[in-house]
Amino acid sequence: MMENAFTVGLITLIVVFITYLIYKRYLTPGETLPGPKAWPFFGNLIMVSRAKNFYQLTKDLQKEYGNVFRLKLGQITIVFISGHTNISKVMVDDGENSSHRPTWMFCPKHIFKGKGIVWANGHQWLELNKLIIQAQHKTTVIENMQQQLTLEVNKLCQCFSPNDATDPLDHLFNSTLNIMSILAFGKRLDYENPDFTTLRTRVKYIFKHGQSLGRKETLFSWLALFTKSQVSEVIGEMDKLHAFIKQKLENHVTDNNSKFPLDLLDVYLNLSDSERKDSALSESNFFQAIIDMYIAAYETYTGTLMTLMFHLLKYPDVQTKCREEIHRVCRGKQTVTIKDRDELRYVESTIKEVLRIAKPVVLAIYRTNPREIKVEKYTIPAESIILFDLNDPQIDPKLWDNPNEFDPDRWETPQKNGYLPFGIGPRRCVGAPTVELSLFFMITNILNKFELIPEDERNLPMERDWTGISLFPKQFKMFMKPVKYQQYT
Ligand code: HEM
Repeated sequence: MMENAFTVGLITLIVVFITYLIYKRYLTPGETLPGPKAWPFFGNLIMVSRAKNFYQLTKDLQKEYGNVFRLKLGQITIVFISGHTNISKVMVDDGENSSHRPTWMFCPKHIFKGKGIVWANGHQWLELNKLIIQAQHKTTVIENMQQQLTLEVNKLCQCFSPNDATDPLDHLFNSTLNIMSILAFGKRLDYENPDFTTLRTRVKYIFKHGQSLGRKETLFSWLALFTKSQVSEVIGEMDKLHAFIKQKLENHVTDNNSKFPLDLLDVYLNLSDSERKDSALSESNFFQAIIDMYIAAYETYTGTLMTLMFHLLKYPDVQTKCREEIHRVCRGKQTVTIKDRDELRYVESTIKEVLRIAKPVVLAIYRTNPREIKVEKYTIPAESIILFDLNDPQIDPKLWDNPNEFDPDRWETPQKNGYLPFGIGPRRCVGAPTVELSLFFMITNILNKFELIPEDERNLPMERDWTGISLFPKQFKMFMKPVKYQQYT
C-alpha cells in the first residue's frame, strides 16, 4: 500500500515537473508576444518549412499580428520587430542593449567561437569595428581602391559581349570577392589565379554551411551529436583561410610602407605594439574579422550589383540619363574618379534608390538583449533572439511617396528617414564606406563605356527570389555594347 502511494506520488511529481518544463519552454515568455499558434517541440517549424519565401511569410505574419510578433522554431523563439518608430527606438535609442549578438546560438558557438567581428560583443567588437572603419577612410586606401577597381571593372566588362547574352550572376560574385580582396590585401586577383578560385570555393562553403538559420542544430541542439563532421569541415575551411591571410600578412611585412597604408593588412601592421597586445586585436581575431567581411559581402554586395544591373536594364531611360551625366561631367575621360563624385548627382541618386529598393538584406543579423526591451505594449524578455525588418521602413508609404516605384528623382530632395540599407545604430554595416565607393566606381566606369541591353526586355519580372538569406532578382541575361563618348553641354 505504502509502495503504491509512493509510486503514485512520484509519478505525479514527474508529471508536474514535466508540465512545468513545457510551460516554461513553450508558454512563457513568448506567449506575451503575439504570434501564430506554436506546437510543442516543433513550434512553428512546419509553417516555416512550407514557406517558399521566409521573408514573405514574416510580412504576412506582420499583417496579422502587427509590428512586434514572435515565431517559435524548434527550441528557439525569435522576436520580429518592424516599423520605423520601433526600429529607431530599439536599434538606436536602446542601441547599447539591442546590439549584442546571441553568441550561444549554434554557429556562433561552435563555428565562429566568439572570434572576429560579426559574432563578437563588447570590447573586441568595438576595437575591430573602429579599426575597419578608420581604414576605409584613409586617403591612401581609397586611392588604391580606385586604382584596383579600375582594373576590376575592365576585367569584368571583358566577361560580357555585344552579341552573346550573358548571365551576370557568377561574374558579379567574382567582383564582390575582389572588392573584399582589394580592401583586405590591396590587390584584386585574376579570376584564373588559383588563390582566387580557392578563396571563392572556401568563402562559398563557409557562407552556405555556417549560417545559423540554415543549420538544423540551431533549432535542435541535440542534432549536433550526429553532425559533428560537417561542423569540423566548416572549421577546417576557416582554418585554411586563416593560414591564407597569415601568409598575406607575412608578405605585407616586407612590402609595408607605414606612411602610405593601402589596405587593411597595412593598417593592422601600423598598430603600435601595445595596441596589438590587446587580445581584441590579436591576429586570430583580426583574420576572422576579414573572413567575416568576405561572408558579409558575399550575397549582400552581389545582390545589390544584380539589382543595380536589373534596374538599368528595366529602366533604359535611367541608364541613358546616368550615361549622359557621366559624359557631360567627365568629358570623355577614360576613367571616372572619386573627384567626379560630387557632380554626378543623378548617378548617386540612382545608387541610393537601388540600395533603398534592392532588398538583399531585409532582416538584420540576429541580435540579443542583455536587459528587457519595452516596445509598443510589449516587453521583450532579456536574452531574446531578435530580428529587425530593415526593409520595412524603406518602403513605408508614410515615409515615401509611391514607395514601390523605382524613382531616382525622389533623391533631388534629400530624404534620410527610413533609409537604412546598412542598418542603423551601433551595429550598422561596417563595410558601408567600401560599398558606397565601389558601387560608384563600378557603375560609372561601366556606363561610361558600355550600354547594358537585356536579352529579353519583356522578361524582367520585379518579383524577387529568396536565396535562404537574401532576395535576388530572378535570372536574366544581358549584352554589353561599347558606346562612344557623346558631347553634351
Ligand atoms: C550592398 C551591400 C551591403 C549591404 C546592403 C550590407 C548591409 C548590412 C546590414 C544590414 C548589416 C546588419 C547590421 C545589423 O546587424 O544591424 C551588415 C552587417 C555587416 N556588414 Fe554589411 N552590407 C553590405 C556589404 C558589406 C560589405 C562589402 C562588407 C565588407 C567589406 C560588409 C561587412 C559587414 C559586417 C562585418 C557586418 C557585421 C557588423 C557587426 O556585426 O558589427 N557588408 N551589413
